[in-house]
Formats: sequence, C-alpha cells, structure tokens
Amino acid sequence: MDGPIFVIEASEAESMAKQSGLTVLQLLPTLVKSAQALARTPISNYQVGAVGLGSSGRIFLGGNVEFPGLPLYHSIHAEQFLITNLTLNAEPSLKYVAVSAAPCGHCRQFFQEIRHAPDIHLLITGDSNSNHNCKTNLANGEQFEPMSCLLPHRFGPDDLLGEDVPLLLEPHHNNLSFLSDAKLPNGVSAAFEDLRNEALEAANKSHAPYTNCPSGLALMDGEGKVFSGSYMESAAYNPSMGPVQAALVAYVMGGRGGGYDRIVAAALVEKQGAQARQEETARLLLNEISPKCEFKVFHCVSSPSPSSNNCN
Ligand SMILES: O=c1ccn([C@H]2C[C@H](O)[C@@H](CO)O2)c(=O)[nH]1
Ligand SMILES: [Zn+2]
Repeated sequence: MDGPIFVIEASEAESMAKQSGLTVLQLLPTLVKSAQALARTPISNYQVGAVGLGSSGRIFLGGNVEFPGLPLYHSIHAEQFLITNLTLNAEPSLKYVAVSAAPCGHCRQFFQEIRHAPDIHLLITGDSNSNHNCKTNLANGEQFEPMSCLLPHRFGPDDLLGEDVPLLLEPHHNNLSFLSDAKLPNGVSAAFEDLRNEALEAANKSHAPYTNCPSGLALMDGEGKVFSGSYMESAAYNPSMGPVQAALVAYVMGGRGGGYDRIVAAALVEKQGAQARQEETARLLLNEISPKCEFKVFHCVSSPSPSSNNCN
C-alpha cells in the first residue's frame, strides 16, 4: 500500500497483533509513533499522535496539524483529527485511545461529544505525570485509564440536550437542502455543482445540536478529487471543529501527502444568517493556506419535513 496509513481494517489489526505476539489493545501504543509521523507541525515541531480502537475493531490514526500565519485556534489537535477520522469512516463508537501526550483540556472536552465518553479508556505513552489510582490493569498488562478519571465532574451534552438527540458518531440527517436545487447561481463554474452537493451532504451529517447551524465543506484538488468534512460542535462551544478543518483532515488522509496549494476549489454550505456562521473564518483559513483556491458559499435551509424541502 502506498502513502501513510490512517485506518487499519479489523482483520488487518488482528493479524498485525498476532504477528507481533500482542493483543489488538496492546498493539495500540505500538502505533503511536506512526500516528506522530502523520502530524504536520511547522510551528511547534511538536508531534502528537493519537490511535483509536472503534467498536468495529478498526484502528484509526491521527496527528496534529498547524497552520502558520493564522491564529492558533485554527489548529487541529491529534485527538480531533482522530475523531474526525472516525466520523469520515462512519465508525459507530470509540472504545480505546493511545496517545503520545496527555490530552489537553479542550480535547478531553471534545471527547465528551461521544456517547458514553466517560467509559472511553486512554493510555498515554509519554506519560510523566500519571494518576496511578485511576488505571485499570487489563488482563494483558496494558494500563488504560477511563476518561472519567481524566475529566471527572464533566460538562457535556447531557447538560444541554435531551437523551434522544444523536451525538457525534451517531447517524443522523439534518434535512438541509438548497432552495433552488436544480441550478447553480449565475457566474459559478460547473465544477461547483459536484462540490456544493458534496458540501451539502457533509452539512447534513454535521453535528450541530447546540446552535442548529450545521455546515459542511468540500475541497477539490487539481486532479478533480473531492474531500469533504462536517462541522462538529462541542457542548462547551470552543473546542468545536470547523468544517474546513474537518475537510482538511479528509484531504490529509486522501491527498497523498500533498501541500494545500493543490486545493483549487472549495464550497461551503451553511444556513443563511446562521447564528454560528463559518464563512469568514473558512475564507481566512483557505486564503492563507491555499491563496489560489476559488471559494464559494452556498446557503441552504432546513426542511421541517422531508416532504417540504426548500433551500436557496
Ligand atoms: O491535546 C493536545 C495538546 C496539544 N496538541 C498539539 C497542538 C499543537 O499543534 C501542539 C502544541 O500544543 O500540540 C495536540 O495535538 N493535542
Ligand atoms: Zn488537545
């Protein structure tokens, strides 16, 4: 297989573990260095790697991504990369995580968007300062600690949402559509037809239960390959993950290691007049990393029911 690996299929994970005389859980910390190698860190040169095991048995990798010339809040933490990787691959839940450094407060908070987050178990490979009271000694000797230990007394989705609202990783559709879905607005090139549809699909998968302002973004490279990502909110607002960042995770995973200057077009779909609007911050980020990229925004509306779709 060519290029870096971001997802390991369950059967492959089993055979990798077997070959090394390990269990799949024991395999996770051995992959942290490979995850660190995926990081793009021109500012800090500090590589964080996160490796997650989902309920499907698949293993997912993520690294931190930094953008010079921009405010630091545009950065993608390795743990956010990992969670985005899970969403892009429709993984239903996250069970275990091995990470090179202790997750920061924002990342601990962002994990809370996953149902039963307190039961996600973490192993910090470069841990100099761990809380030994909390660790669970698994039968195989690996020491993972539950998230409930890393973030006791949590603020989370339960504080704001009813139990029946889908959380991150849980399938849902936001019922968004374009008002005039047949035609592109005048002066917009045909290449945007596919791109805006991909962005709409991403917006429909967006996790935005706190503002009800979902959004999605699709990028296209010079070869016409499309990468899309969905906006993901946090109950605590600030560790939210923007749609450009989510699409860039898809790009990094599928773009064979290319620079962002290979991105030629981007479409953002969000609601007109949304209270949480992505347009300007998305433009800022794209302008800086890919100045030649043509960026268009398409507005949509949410339909009260599938039978009365309308958007613009
Ligand atoms: O939980 C954390 C803490 C930090 N970083 C990254 C962000 C930045 O790129 C670098 C230095 O903070 O490490 C992570 O990926 N996860
Ligand atoms: Zn973090």
